[in-house]
This record gives sequence, structure tokens and C-alpha cells, in this order.
Amino acid sequence: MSLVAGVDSSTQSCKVVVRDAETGALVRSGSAPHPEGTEVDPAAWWTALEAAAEAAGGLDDVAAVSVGGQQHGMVCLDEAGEVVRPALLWNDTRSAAAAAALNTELGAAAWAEAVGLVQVASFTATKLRWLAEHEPDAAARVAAVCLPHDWLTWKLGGAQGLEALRTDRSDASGTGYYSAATSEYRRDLLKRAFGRDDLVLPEVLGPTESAGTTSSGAILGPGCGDNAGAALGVGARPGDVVVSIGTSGVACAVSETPSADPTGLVAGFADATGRHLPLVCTLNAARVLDASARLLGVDHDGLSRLALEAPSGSGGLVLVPYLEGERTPDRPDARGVIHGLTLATAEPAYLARAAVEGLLCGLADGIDALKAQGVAINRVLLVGGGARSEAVRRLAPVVIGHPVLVPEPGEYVADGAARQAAWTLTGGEEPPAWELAGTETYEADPDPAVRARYAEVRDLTEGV
Ligand SMILES: Nc1ncnc2c1ncn2[C@@H]1O[C@H](COP(=O)(O)OP(=O)(O)O)[C@@H](O)[C@H]1O
Ligand SMILES: O=C(CO)[C@@H](O)[C@H](O)COP(=O)(O)O
Repeated sequence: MSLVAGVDSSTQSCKVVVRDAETGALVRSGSAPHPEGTEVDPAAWWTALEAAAEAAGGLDDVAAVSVGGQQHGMVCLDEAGEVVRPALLWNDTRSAAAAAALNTELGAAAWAEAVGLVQVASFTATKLRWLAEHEPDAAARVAAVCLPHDWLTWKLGGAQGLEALRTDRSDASGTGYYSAATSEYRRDLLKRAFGRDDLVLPEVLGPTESAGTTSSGAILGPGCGDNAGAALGVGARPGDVVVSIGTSGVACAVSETPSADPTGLVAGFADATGRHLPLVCTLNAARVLDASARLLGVDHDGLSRLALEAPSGSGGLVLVPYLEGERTPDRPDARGVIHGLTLATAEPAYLARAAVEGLLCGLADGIDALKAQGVAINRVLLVGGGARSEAVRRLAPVVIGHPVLVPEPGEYVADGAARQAAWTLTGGEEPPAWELAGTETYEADPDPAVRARYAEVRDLTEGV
């Protein structure tokens, strides 16, 4: 039996799964936390990966390993391969003004046409503009820029010089200077953002091309952005929408064609199989549940129980969850709002319900934006830490207006990376056919009034 490993270096933690390459059966797993904050020294990811791998029984006996990672984070390296400054993560909004300036300079429609996305503070290009403007000394030392998964793959391969950096289409397509439609870097746009285009950029590998080997001789897969990893992990195919409630809230779909949404709601990323992954991402998802539970002095199960006690629509109480500003819609300075409080709704159960409904309404808006891009929806699959909440699972079909399939709780990004590792090992046109275990279907009558009321309040948050 050959073993393969998949890594998910996500915002809050690092997870490692070890699986049977042929059947996909889970053999071992481990995880380790990441530090708080939207600016992180990549060394902390390496420490967490080592700890998670150890907790998963080590990687010495695996034949291949792939790394999936949080997208967009700006990892800048100097000539010697040293990290120039802590990485700015996807949820760091300090480059919002840089994003607005880039959109004004080129025009939103031109960005969408060129690289499939309109700039927002999450994307790497805007972080590079911020660095050039605010830390010119650091910017001058940058010899290469890469993403979290690229850097970890490079480290696993022995960090053999900047020219050894590798990435894949899914993660490159989130930089803002790579086109998923043409599979090419746009160095002209890198220069527009950063003022220089003489940087080493990771070579973009195809879905099964190897990025090298680890010190124990395991083949390194190309790796992927975490959302492409989740899509591969659940075996998404055209017609499937994958909704992920992690630190970020995501709705994405595997598609045969690239997207270019000039409204900027949908980002035209690539997937990990050579296809496309139009995607909507919010800044506020599972942590809305964390914060609401904290506010109410309960744990996650308690929050879920409370939410299920209140009536649909929470008696008009709405929670717009822009706790960290928001990315979709692009309101980096917005704040969360609780609206419609009455004597009757001033109850823990109503607030808990409003939190779950508000989170789901943002994701339902995302699914609508995918539909507007021509994405066909046959199945909706729900994954991520937030899917462990019963209230989320039961209210999702009510708010989204579509039955929701929930695979058994698991680490689907790490699973997708493991599946990619197995594919890199065996080759072939399609990834190995691993079965998705234990999927439950949640069905309920939709309640469109919940979204209608949310939409009224959401639009009060403009500029808050
Ligand atoms: N039972 C639960 N109910 C609601 N949220 C949960 C539950 N268990 C974990 N979470 C939340 O899920 C989040 C972690 O999810 P995960 O998908 O691993 O995030 P990320 O990949 O962004 O690090 C945390 O914010 C955690 O508090
Ligand atoms: O920015 C995006 C996608 O565009 C996020 O989805 C990040 O990739 C972080 O993912 P999680 O840590 O929430 O899984």
C-alpha cells in the first residue's frame, strides 16, 4: 500500500492527512494552530506544518505529498531566499486604497478581462502596491514573491534557490497578475502594481507535475490554493457549487470556461484539475459563529441550539456580519450591524439565529453572483469548520433555497491535496477515483423573506 499526504496550511491552523493512494482511505491525521493576526511570519507556518506532520505520525513513509494553502498571502523573499517581512494575509485589508487605485488606473472591466478579477485588498498585487508605497526599503530587497503554499512546497523540497520556486494554476490565478484564461503571468500588471517586474515568480506547474522531492524522497505535487483543494477533496464536478465556511466564506464552482466578472463579485480563479473555479469569498464566516458564541457566553453547540429555538427570520432581527470589514461586497471599512432589536427579539436565541442567518445570507448572495456568471447549479456541497454546526446545516437550505449536501466532518482541503499527491504519483487524465464518504442531504422549505430583510439592512452598512 502506497501512502500519500495532503497538507492544508489554512488561516487558523495546519492540518495533515495521510491516506492510502489507491483507495483514499484515511490512515492518520494531525493538526497544529497558526498564530492570530493578518500579518504572519511564514516561519510559523513551517513550525505548524512540522508539528501537524509529527502529530500525523510523520511523513517519512509517504510516497508523495502536496500542500494546499490559504490563497493570496504575500510572501516576499530576498536574493538569499530569506523572508523580507511577515506575510500579509488574504484577510489583511491595509491594501484597500491600493486596490481602489489600481482599479481606477486600469478600470474594473479591464482587470476582469486581463486576469479574471477586479482588485480587492485580498489579492497579492494590491499588497505589493502597498509594500512599494509604504515600505520602500523592504520593497527594494524583494527578489521573489510567492504564496503560502508555494513557500511551504519550496521548504519541503529543501529551499534550493529562488529558481526552484513552484506554484500551480489555482493559486497563481489569485495573485492578480496571472491569467487563468491564458495560463500566463501578466508581468506588465505586476509592474503596474509593484513598479518592477524583475522578480522571480514561481514556475506554474500543471495538475500532476512534480515540484521536486522531500528530504525523505517523497514526490512533491504542485500543491494548490485551499479552495481548489476543497473542490478536489469533495470530487466537485461541473454543476456542483462548493460552499466553505472556514475563516473565509466561499462559494465556488468547477467550470470548463473562465469567468471575467466586471462587477468584481466573482473572481475567475483556476481549479486544480486544469479547469476553472469561479469563486466568491467573504471575509467573515466561521468566526462570526465564534464571536456570537462568545457574546452569548455559550459554546458552538449552545449557539446552534439557541439558533434553532428562534423562528425563521429572527422576528426581524438582522445581523450583518462584517466584523472584519468585508470583501464581497467590497466594503473593507464596514463593520458588523445588529438591526431590528425589539423587546421581543432581545433574547439570546434571536441573536444566535440572526448570526447564523446573516452568515448564510452572505453566502447565498455569493451563489447568486455565480449564477449571474452562468454557473449551473445541480448540487450544493457544504464543508469547512462552520459546517460542524447543526444550525448552519439545517438553516442552509432555508436561506440558500436549495438542498445542501454535507459530507461527513473532515479536512477536505488536505484531502484534496492528498488526492493531488496520489494523482502526481500515478499520472493519468483524471485524479484517482476516491469515494466521498457519509454525505447527508439537508432539505427544507426556503424562506425568501430572510434574504429580503437581510438585503435591506446590508445596504445600510455602506461606508459604516
Ligand atoms: N461545531 C462548530 N460549530 C461552528 N463553528 C465551528 C465548529 N467547530 C469549529 N468551528 C469553527 O471553524 C473554524 C475553523 O474552520 P476551518 O475550516 O478549519 O478554518 P480555516 O481553514 O480557515 O483555518 C474556527 O473558527 C472554529 O471555531
Ligand atoms: O481568500 C480566499 C479565497 O479567495 C480565502 O478562501 C483564503 O484562501 C483563506 O481560506 P480559509 O483559511 O478560510 O480556508
